[in-house]
Amino acid sequence: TRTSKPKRILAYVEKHAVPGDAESVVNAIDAYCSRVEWAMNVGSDKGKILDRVVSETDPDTVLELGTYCGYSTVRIGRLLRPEARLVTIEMNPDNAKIAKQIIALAGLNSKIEMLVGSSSDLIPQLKKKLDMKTLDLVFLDHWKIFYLPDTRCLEETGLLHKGTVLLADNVVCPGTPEYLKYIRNSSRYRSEYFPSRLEYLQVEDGLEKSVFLG
Ligand SMILES: O=C(NC/C=C/[C@H]1OC[C@H](O)[C@@H]1O)c1cc([N+](=O)[O-])cc(O)c1O
Ligand SMILES: [Mg+2]
Repeated sequence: TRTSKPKRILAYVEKHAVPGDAESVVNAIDAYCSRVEWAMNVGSDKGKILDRVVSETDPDTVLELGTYCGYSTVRIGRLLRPEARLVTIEMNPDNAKIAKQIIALAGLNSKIEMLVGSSSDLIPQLKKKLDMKTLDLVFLDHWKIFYLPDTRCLEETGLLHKGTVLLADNVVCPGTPEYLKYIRNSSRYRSEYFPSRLEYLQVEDGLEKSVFLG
């Protein structure tokens, strides 16, 4: 069958990355997407900000919304302690299949669990399904219109604790106006904007870090 962009990314990673070396998987995807074809990975500029927030938070439990090919899943997973857990939710089964292989190649299966389905369906199940007490870090990178409803759902299902960090990609491009308006005006969060560039391009974009205050 015809290839897809995620399949071409996987093929490049299989050829150029070192199995078990998560860093080489990240670098291979960046090399492919900067030289051959653009893809909506968070990329290396915003990725360095993501790295810093993950390291400073040093989370035991992480939720990622929007796996795509698993670039940020691997980028986050490579920084987690062995006993930490990352759950990533992807609604597109074809992308999930590719991401699973990329995560396995990075040697991160023991820390990462992928759920295939819609975030609004799966978030309410997280508490019992994965015995998730609460989340230390949430990385929002799925459909931009879902950032706000999913954040409200995380609040209502008791998955956030005092100090939980929400990190949102693309708050400038493609933009998440409703989410930004809510989170920046809510007394329940302390937010900070990290300016950067859209992946592999010279367009302005950035990450919004919001700490839940309980
Ligand atoms: O739509 C974006 N992300 C959401 C993708 C959502 C779904 O599309 C494919 C995958 O199944 C995922 O669940 C996006 C778009 C751009 N962009 O420049 O268009 C840049 C980014 O970093 C993005 O995360
Ligand atoms: Mg993104």
